[in-house]
Amino acid sequence: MNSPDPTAGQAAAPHRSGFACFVGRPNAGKSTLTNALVGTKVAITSNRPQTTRHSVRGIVHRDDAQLVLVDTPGLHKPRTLLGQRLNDVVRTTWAEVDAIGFCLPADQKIGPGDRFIAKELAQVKRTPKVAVVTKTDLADRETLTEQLIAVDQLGREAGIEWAEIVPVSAVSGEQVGLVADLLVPLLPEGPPLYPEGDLTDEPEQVMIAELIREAALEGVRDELPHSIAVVVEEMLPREDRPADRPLLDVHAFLYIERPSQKGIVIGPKGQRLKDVGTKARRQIEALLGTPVFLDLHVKVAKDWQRDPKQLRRLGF
Ligand SMILES: Nc1nc2c(ncn2[C@@H]2O[C@H](COP(=O)(O)OP(=O)(O)OP(=O)(O)O)[C@@H](O)[C@H]2O)c(=O)[nH]1
Repeated sequence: MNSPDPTAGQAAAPHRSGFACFVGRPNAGKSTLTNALVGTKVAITSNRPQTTRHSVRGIVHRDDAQLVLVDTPGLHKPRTLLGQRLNDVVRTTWAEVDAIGFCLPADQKIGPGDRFIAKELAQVKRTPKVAVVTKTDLADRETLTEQLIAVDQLGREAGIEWAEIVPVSAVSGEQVGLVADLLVPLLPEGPPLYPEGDLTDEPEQVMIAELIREAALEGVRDELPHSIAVVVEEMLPREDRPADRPLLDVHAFLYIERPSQKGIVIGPKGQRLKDVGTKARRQIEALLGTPVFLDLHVKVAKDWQRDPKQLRRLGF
């Protein structure tokens, strides 16, 4: 492969395909980086931690490779059964993927949360790990340099040999392509796993439920940190509509833990729930490209975070 003509070398490069996931503490920028790589909004982002509950996949299609990104929930110290189950999902994902990107924000010092994840990561020996220093647009040169050194040091302390350390800004787009370039060689040789044009295989219902949950949490996160779950029960095209004016009926339940939380979610005279519905509906319409009637009901699922039966019903 020592051809003097670089294009000849490229043409001979084998096609690669496989899976990678981004890990990191809540708010580290995993979802935003996934979106930037895939080039469309597939995962739900917010400026508050732990919004990503489901493994949302984004697919990067290139001529030489197909990179399937699995976006896992943030690993955290389990306090409830839900927390425990989420951590199990994360560990299983780590062992199954071909590469892991550990996201560490450039503008925040490495803390106990990062060390906790690093320690856990070190135990997944087989999977190559790339340290991704995110949000570089928020750090000056000096801070960034210090962070790169600290990340190198973190690897040594935890017993991880970084395959690469790469700084990136998903917001400015700087080095986003390089992140893909560094992940691709870690994938096995093989044909594309998904048809070209597929961006995600997340079922639409799960994405819609996440959009509703995000809208419902807006502004009340401090009062209802992890107490809201959304299940889309049914999605049906409205009958008797002219072909050029379709309408999709979406019926969803918003579960809370305690009756006392009902008032917070619904708001005075139901105004809050109405606003949540309007906001979520607009986003669902944008996602599906069709007008939507959103029928949203609030239900109490007592202590659902601790009850295995409820958890299964809600898809965990
Ligand atoms: N300035 C800047 N902000 C970023 C960048 N990447 C992410 N953010 C912001 O950081 C916040 C968290 O980003 P997410 O992508 O939701 O983080 P996450 O790691 O997926 O978070 P969880 O879902 O809670 O685990 C959001 O407000 C993003 O807009 C970046 O490159 N630059």
